[in-house]
Amino acid sequence: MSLTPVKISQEVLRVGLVSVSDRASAGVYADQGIPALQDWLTKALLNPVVAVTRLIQDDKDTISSALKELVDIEKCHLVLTTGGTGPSRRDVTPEATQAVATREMPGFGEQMRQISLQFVPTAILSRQVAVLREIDDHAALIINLPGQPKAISETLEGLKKEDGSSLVSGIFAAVPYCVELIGGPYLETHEAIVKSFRPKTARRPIEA
Ligand SMILES: Nc1ncnc2c1ncn2[C@@H]1O[C@H](COP(=O)(O)OP(=O)(O)OP(=O)(O)O)[C@@H](O)[C@H]1O
Ligand SMILES: Nc1nc2c(c(=O)[nH]1)N[C@H]1C(S)=C(S)[C@@H](COP(=O)(O)O)O[C@H]1N2
Repeated sequence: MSLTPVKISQEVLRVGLVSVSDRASAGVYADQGIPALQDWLTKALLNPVVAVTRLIQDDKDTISSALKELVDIEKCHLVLTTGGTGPSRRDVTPEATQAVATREMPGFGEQMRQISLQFVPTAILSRQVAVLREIDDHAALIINLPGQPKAISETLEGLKKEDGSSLVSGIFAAVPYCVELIGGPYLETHEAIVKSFRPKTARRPIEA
């Protein structure tokens, strides 16, 4: 049986981008989290992206409400948070994320800490998690990223050698297949930024 060729990259990704920062949300400094997330996704994805953004304070209920709204009402397939993953009292993003989770995806947190250790020894201070939120007719992957704006590309993209080949694989390599498995769009990436992986049986033929 031959698969029907599909036009690549036309399925729309609805993505929620949440910057969790007391100071950026209060206007003490300009938020760099959402722009960094948007820039990276624009660079990395071949699909059209619709982004729904939230800039909020480090408050557990506020974060959980934003996540629920982005998944249940805005129907995002993927939600990326940045900030509030450390050990300070006000860092509660992982707890707020777990509060809306139906299942945990521990591999993402493990891999992000491994990647980040290549950049900073304090990577082990990040308690970042990834979870699924599954409701009746929809599901989303929610991933916590650290608050340092540079941590966004570091963890999503990983670390490359001078010749451009991968030294440590970024976590986004596994995101397209995960999003597909939970019922979201078929995502494709620019291989020079991050090479996404899916088993051969799950790959779609490229249109000639
Ligand atoms: N949204 C942001 N925009 C710009 N820089 C940020 C942002 N969030 C964090 N940073 C920078 O990264 C550092 C670590 O992020 P973290 O999430 O721990 O913030 P924080 O120190 O708790 O402060 P705040 O919540 O007020 O941003 C911050 O101290 C700040 O220098
Ligand atoms: N890739 C990457 N990961 C990183 C960092 C970074 O600069 N780059 N900063 C670390 C630091 S200093 C802390 S305290 C933790 C938690 O950061 P957060 O509270 O901003 O989420 O993330 C860590 N992970």
